Amino acid sequence: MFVSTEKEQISLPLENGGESFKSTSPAGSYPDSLNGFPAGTELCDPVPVPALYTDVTVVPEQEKQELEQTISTLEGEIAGLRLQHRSLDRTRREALNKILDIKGSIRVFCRVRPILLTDRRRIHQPISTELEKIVVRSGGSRKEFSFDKVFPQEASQEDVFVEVEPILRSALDGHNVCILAYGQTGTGKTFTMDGTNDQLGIAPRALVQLFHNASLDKSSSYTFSMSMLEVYMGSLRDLLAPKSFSRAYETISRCNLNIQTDPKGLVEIEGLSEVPISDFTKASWWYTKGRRVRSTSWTNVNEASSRSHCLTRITIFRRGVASEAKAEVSKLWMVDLGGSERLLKTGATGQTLDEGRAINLSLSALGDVIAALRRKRGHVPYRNSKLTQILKDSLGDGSKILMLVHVSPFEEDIGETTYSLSFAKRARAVESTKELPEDLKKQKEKRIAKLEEEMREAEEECQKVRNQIQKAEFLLNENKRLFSSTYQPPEDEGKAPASPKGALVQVSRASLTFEKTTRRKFSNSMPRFMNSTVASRQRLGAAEKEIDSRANSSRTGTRSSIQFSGSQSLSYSDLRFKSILRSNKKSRYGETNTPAMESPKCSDLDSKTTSMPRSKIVTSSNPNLRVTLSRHRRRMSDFI
Ligand SMILES: Nc1ncnc2c1ncn2[C@@H]1O[C@H](COP(=O)(O)OP(=O)(O)OP(=O)(O)O)[C@@H](O)[C@H]1O
Repeated sequence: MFVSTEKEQISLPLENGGESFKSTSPAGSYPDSLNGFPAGTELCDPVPVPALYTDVTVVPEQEKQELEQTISTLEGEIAGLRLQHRSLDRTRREALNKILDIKGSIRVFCRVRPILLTDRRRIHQPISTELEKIVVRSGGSRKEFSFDKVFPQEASQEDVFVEVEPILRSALDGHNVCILAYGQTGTGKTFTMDGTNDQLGIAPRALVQLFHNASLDKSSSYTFSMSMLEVYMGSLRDLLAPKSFSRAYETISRCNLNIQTDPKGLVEIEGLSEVPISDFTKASWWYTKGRRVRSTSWTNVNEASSRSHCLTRITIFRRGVASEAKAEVSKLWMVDLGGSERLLKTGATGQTLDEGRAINLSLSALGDVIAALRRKRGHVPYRNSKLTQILKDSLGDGSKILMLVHVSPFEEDIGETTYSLSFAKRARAVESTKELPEDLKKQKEKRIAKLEEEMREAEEECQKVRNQIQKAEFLLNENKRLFSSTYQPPEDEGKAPASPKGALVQVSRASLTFEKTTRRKFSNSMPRFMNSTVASRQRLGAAEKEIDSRANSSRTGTRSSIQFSGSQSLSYSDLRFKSILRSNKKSRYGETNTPAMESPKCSDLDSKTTSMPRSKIVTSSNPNLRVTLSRHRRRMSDFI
């Protein structure tokens, strides 16, 4: 059997009666060599060629121009959609910011630790909670404290995170954010911030959320970096310093980092390691590493007490899509503060006593700063501790502060509980909703509800526009692929390029499948240029049939190859052929329509792949032994 190379028609005799298929190709549309077969080549088998017409009448130049036009239209539409997305996103950000401002830029939550199975204490519980209130009863006295939110003993990590999440959005939106876990030793600060492998805390969830939200934002690009440090006895220790380096210069690199403030008031810590984190896995690895280095020691109250403040900083660089756009930088601080208990209670002496004193001094300085910010006082005493100096640019104007106060459920801790609650009350004293008259409170709630509705609507619109952008990008890529494969064939390929029509069939087919899958979802939000015309529908229908017939005949036929019109032969094992079959079943969009999957979801949080810090290490059962045995106890991480 021969493939005719006659100018007027391509005649393909078939086994079944020698029916031939004619093409109306004009002379010389495609040179013979492009058929993939030299004129007169005899094919191995008598091949029942599928019912394919080769329309080579179209002038390639015209097709090329059409394609170029489509590409440029799509590029224009994408740019327009991006602008629209940015404006909607701005509306959402403004609404969120207003909500947080009305609620108060300093928010205080309270969490009561549950009674654990390992606790062998009296079960009488002096604490009762309501949604925003906690009541402490002791020896006939009753004290009531109001907070923005109170989490009872049974509250889950998820319950806590839901309330924290809006403030994280605010960090991505460009605000500096500080989340502080405060409370007596053993009340669950580390549990809330880090959690365990199966109950992840705020920090790992926040990392997941940041990457997830960043992947959804099509109007900006984000990069993240992480630093971790510890404020221990008034010194700063870099928790992510490279080990070889820190061994040689330990005292310099890890313990005496300098805090600098630039003329704009931005704080920088000289020499502090800052590692880029491109995804959740990397972030989680670094976070785990930093936590292991943290100082821990033993006290009477909690075997694994943290005797320092542990600060994690995520720096967020946000850039608009325009190349000239300058990066906006914001910081998210997550701080696990040292235990706030008063020193007599811990039975501490020697170095442990000094550690406790240092912690108390800095906590008290932090309380002063927050109280001054609350009262909007001119002078804010940042300089009174290293902790407040570090956090200076994230505690001031435009920043959001969230303090989570942790309390024990036990009667014997009532003194510490009252102390912690009083500290927290001072932090939120001035703007407390409780102190507002009832009608003002209602007005405030109404305003918040309205803004929340605005934010929700803007978010929904953003989602629609994101989907449109995705669709348009898909079409753009397909058209570009078609363009380059047709008009810019790779030099080393040595084979004839696929005919534009043939390639168009593939693109159209994929686009069609794509359109089908997405039309149902987004029928109301399709941009005009995506609506198919009668002609395009006909063309796509024909293309679809053509591909189906190829695929069908490939499944039922005995041939070892398919003759593609006017272009080339594809064997069944040929990857290009397989890809056509695949495109018949599944749209490529279906594969790319899940950007969120790139980063783990909250539901995946419990997965074993998430490695969390190991338990802190207990070195001695006697608090004073610690001083005599090892003045500067090294943590296990130092030996790993
Ligand atoms: N909400 C909770 N649910 C279950 N277990 C909890 C909860 N809160 C705390 N725990 C457990 O209580 C113990 C002490 O908690 P954690 O170490 O977090 O306290 P801490 O306040 O960080 O103490 P320190 O100041 O000494 O670091 C841990 O075993 C922790 O797993």
